[in-house]
Amino acid sequence: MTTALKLLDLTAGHNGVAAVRDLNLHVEAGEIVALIGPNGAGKTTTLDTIAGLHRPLGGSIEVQGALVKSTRDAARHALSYLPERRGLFTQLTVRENLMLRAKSRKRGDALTRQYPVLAKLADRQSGLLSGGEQQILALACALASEPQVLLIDEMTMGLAPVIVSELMDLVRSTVDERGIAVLLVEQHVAATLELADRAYVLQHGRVTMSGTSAQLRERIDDLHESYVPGRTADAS
Ligand SMILES: Nc1ncnc2c1ncn2[C@@H]1O[C@H](COP(=O)(O)OP(=O)(O)OP(=O)(O)O)[C@@H](O)[C@H]1O
Repeated sequence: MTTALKLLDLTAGHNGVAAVRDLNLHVEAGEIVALIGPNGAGKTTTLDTIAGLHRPLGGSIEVQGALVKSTRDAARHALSYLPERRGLFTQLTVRENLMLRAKSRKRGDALTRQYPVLAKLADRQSGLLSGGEQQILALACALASEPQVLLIDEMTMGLAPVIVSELMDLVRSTVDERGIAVLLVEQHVAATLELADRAYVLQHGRVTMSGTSAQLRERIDDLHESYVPGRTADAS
């Protein structure tokens, strides 16, 4: 089976300065993989670069076995990105936001009905939704283009625990139903390791630990140490 997303020695950064160095990472279809690590570790830079917002400084990105070089590459169309700043058109209604991202108008209506929370709010301006409702809409919009690889940045930031678990359930059920690959960045380490199948710990732009969520939960003390500035966990 072809790997859904593969980073090979990816170096990425801003204005020619590397924030992430020689990153090797893969996500298989049907898998949720988390990128965790302290502030400034390079997590968002990695997602932005995969999504084509920055040109890699080195290395390569493969989607479904195809090398992605420019934003116009067909392989990039298999990707969808849910950025930290939700990316909604706040003046438009819930339905209009979904229809804009859906492959067809008909599909947009069907999508609205697919999410019970959103169906009730279909005609409401999305800027008037609560933070949690906006995030569910943003996730639904990211899925509306029927991606094979979904990138999610800080989906649960600032949200109540009940919404966090609703969003995480939605990601898991979508992955199980559609077999898409998800790479997500999260701050809630324990909750993330419950959701993800595997995780990579990024610190100062390099992977310092990686493994299945079960393996990383067993090393939770090392993991917490890696969040303390100036300390580096052993690579594995
Ligand atoms: N637009 C930018 N221009 C210059 N440097 C940037 C820019 N955005 C981020 N950086 C720097 O790149 C490094 C990695 O930042 P990045 O946002 O990727 O980290 P992060 O792991 O996502 O952090 P956080 O958890 O705080 O969001 C940091 O040193 C940051 O200051």
